Amino acid sequence: MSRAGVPVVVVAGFLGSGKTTLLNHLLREGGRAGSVGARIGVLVNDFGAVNIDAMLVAGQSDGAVSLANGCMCCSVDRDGLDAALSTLLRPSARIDVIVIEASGIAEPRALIRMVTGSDDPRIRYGGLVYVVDAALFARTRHEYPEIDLHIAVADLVVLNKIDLVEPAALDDIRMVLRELNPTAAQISVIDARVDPAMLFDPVAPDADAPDGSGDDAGPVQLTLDALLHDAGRRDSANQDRGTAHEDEHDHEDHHMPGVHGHRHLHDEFTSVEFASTAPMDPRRLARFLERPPVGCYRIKGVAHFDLPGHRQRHIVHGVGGFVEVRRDSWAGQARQTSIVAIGTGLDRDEVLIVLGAAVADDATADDEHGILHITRHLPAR
Ligand SMILES: Nc1nc2c(ncn2[C@@H]2O[C@H](COP(=O)(O)OP(=O)(O)OP(=O)(O)O)[C@@H](O)[C@H]2O)c(=O)[nH]1
Repeated sequence: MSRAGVPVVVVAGFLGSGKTTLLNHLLREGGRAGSVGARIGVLVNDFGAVNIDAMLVAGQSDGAVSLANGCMCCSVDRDGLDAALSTLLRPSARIDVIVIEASGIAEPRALIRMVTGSDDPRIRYGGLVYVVDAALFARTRHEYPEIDLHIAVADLVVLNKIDLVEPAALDDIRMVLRELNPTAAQISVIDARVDPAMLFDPVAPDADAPDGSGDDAGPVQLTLDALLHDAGRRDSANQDRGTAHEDEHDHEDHHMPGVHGHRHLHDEFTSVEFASTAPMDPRRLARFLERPPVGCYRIKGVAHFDLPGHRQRHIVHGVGGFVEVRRDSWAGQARQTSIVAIGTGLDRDEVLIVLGAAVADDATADDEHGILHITRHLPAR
């Protein structure tokens, strides 16, 4: 790979941590005057068969490619990735940087290898950004200790959702993150508001980009060489410490016939997709978000309600018990509800029955306060 190629930055992080929020922030900020002025190509990979993230990534119609249906690190081979990257690299798209948003259960090391293993000389690896949900950090680590190793290979750790956590608890989280990854830059943010210049060089004719080495002196520009060096070093450090990561999935093995893969986050997770062109009943949909079926960790999607004053596109999120709803315009898209539920041991029939029962009926129009159950989840921040 040439140092002069288009950098490919991988954004990873557990389910619901804020990756799409970060991507949207970069798309909004990255190309703004006075900002890095970069034209960003995005490659979005969702775990479910319906690529909700692609729907939620703002604008840039020539610069987005989605790889739906399965976690990219196992369902997309290098040829598939090269083909997707090629689409973004066509000269007419004039892309300065490519950001890959991985699914919330992808193996970051596998993604790194996919990008560094690409034969396309037009790209170079631009580093791994790992987004951490501050509110659910302890719980996620407890249930999925493998995320420690994900954090360990990051170049930039984005501690997101700090509005949901007390300052003292935040200090503890930062300390744990520092122990897990002593060399990565670490920043704490709300709504994934990261300065795009931390992820990629400003686009300027005389840009004299610093070649930061990822030390802990503060946030630095990501570099390929430092990352590859560090990733190897951190892996061996973890082996030396005899940590609980022995069963970390080895992606190369996973793809080799006859070689058994190890535990991998997405071996445990399943997704259920629901779609309907009929409007939804807000009270019943809210109940589904607030009290999701057993095993359901993540719900996301778009919903439509046929109620006066509420016909916008409603973007619904559930992450480990937190619910949020945002609204925007359908922007010419057909009104359709598309919801994905992701979890472990999910009962597919139960999810579909509950959501099927949340389709609007005669009672919906008479339930004048029903929509409040949705609008109360609009963010105050
Ligand atoms: N309170 C709070 N909520 C946030 C913050 N950042 C993101 N969220 C919300 O967290 C939810 C999940 O955010 P996403 O950006 O979709 O997360 P994701 O990592 O892309 O999710 P997956 O792709 O499903 O893994 C949404 O409701 C966001 O609005 C934050 O800083 N504070």
